[in-house]
Amino acid sequence: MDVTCCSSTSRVVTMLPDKDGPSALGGGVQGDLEMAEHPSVSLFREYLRLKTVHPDPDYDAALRFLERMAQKLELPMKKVEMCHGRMLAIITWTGTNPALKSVLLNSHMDVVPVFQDNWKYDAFAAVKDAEGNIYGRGTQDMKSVTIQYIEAVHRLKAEGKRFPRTIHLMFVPDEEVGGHKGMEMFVKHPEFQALNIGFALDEGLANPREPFTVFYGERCPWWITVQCPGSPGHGSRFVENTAAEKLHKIINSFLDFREQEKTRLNTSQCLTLGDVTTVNMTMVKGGVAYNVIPAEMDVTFDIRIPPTVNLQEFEKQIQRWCKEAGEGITYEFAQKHTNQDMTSTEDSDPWWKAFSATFKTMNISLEKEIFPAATDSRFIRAVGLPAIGFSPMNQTPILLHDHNEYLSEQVFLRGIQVYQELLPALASVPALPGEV
Ligand SMILES: CSCC[C@H](NC(C)=O)C(=O)O
Ligand SMILES: [Zn+2]
Ligand SMILES: [Zn+2]
Repeated sequence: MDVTCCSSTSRVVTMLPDKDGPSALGGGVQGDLEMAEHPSVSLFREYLRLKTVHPDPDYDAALRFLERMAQKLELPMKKVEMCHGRMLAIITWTGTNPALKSVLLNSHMDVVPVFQDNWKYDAFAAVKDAEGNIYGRGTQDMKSVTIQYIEAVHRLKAEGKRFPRTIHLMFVPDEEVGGHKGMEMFVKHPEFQALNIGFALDEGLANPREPFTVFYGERCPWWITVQCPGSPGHGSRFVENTAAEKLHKIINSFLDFREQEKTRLNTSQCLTLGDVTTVNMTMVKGGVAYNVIPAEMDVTFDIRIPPTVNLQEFEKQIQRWCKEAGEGITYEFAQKHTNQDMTSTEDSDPWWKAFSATFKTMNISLEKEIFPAATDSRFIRAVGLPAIGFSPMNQTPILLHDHNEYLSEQVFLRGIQVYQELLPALASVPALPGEV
């Protein structure tokens, strides 16, 4: 089946479960100690060893692994090629009433690069230490969640459970580089519409304390470069109207605002990072020689804006800063997300009611926050669907993108149990108004 998407051609391949294929959990031969470990942990460690790391992620290896998972689950897997080399996969567990809207369990296959010299162990060896902490890129972000989804579905199926709503497990590429050839493109694809999604789960963050954190919205990423032109001249003179003087004013305006927001966060008991605007100067460009005053200097900022901030007003503020800094200053965006939709966490919302009730029953407390960075949830919310960011990792330091990223095997295994309770609740949400 060929489907045209945007400017590229997307290929859709449906793979039926191979009953004769390997059905064991896999994980390969490991040491004596590891042979005794929980098979779900071995599977997690096996997935961590696949080098789906940027800038050249081995997506083929991940897709082969996921095909094996589909066989193990005895569920069909569909692959959709968004553009050359960028395939996503969907494993579907059809509900008893497929006309109802489905539940999406999303995870990304890619991981960010490592600075290996700063790691205790090989970041792709999935070493488990004596305390049961598993080290590796993707332990928190977000290969743990991928395996937890798979293992929870496996256990529910093994118990003979069926639920009214269909559950889709989706595995996407390129989240770590902005999602352009992954989720951003896929939400506009007819195959996405065909999934008939009603509610989505995607990644969250660890919580160093006992509660779990859930994210119902995200800050908008704005990546802006401000271009400051100026008069060139000899480096020995007091040339008027230089690019550097304008750059200086721009930097001061942006960083003064950064300071105000930092103070607002640090002096409030109730605000979290997701509730304030962060501004970070990430690049500066300009100059050709020690003694030549350049005709232009550029500065780049990574700005993250909470969904409660008026974006038009915020951009007007940027324009004022540019005007105040001098003549001819322009700016351009490399990233300017403007959708500020938040997912309902009202008790009257049937999805949230099912989600939160599960945690009440398990006696687990939740902390609701705005996600400080950007995930694929922003694309899902932008097409009008509710999405909650949730990675079941409590009592765990936040180490995504950091050196020595790790997750304890106990926390990982508890996360599977959480999904074993959560998925039945979500996939059994009673028919909503307008549903069959
Ligand atoms: C804006 S696209 C980049 C996405 C990346 N996400 C994470 C979770 O680090 C970020 O927020 O920088
Ligand atoms: Zn992630
Ligand atoms: Zn990440």
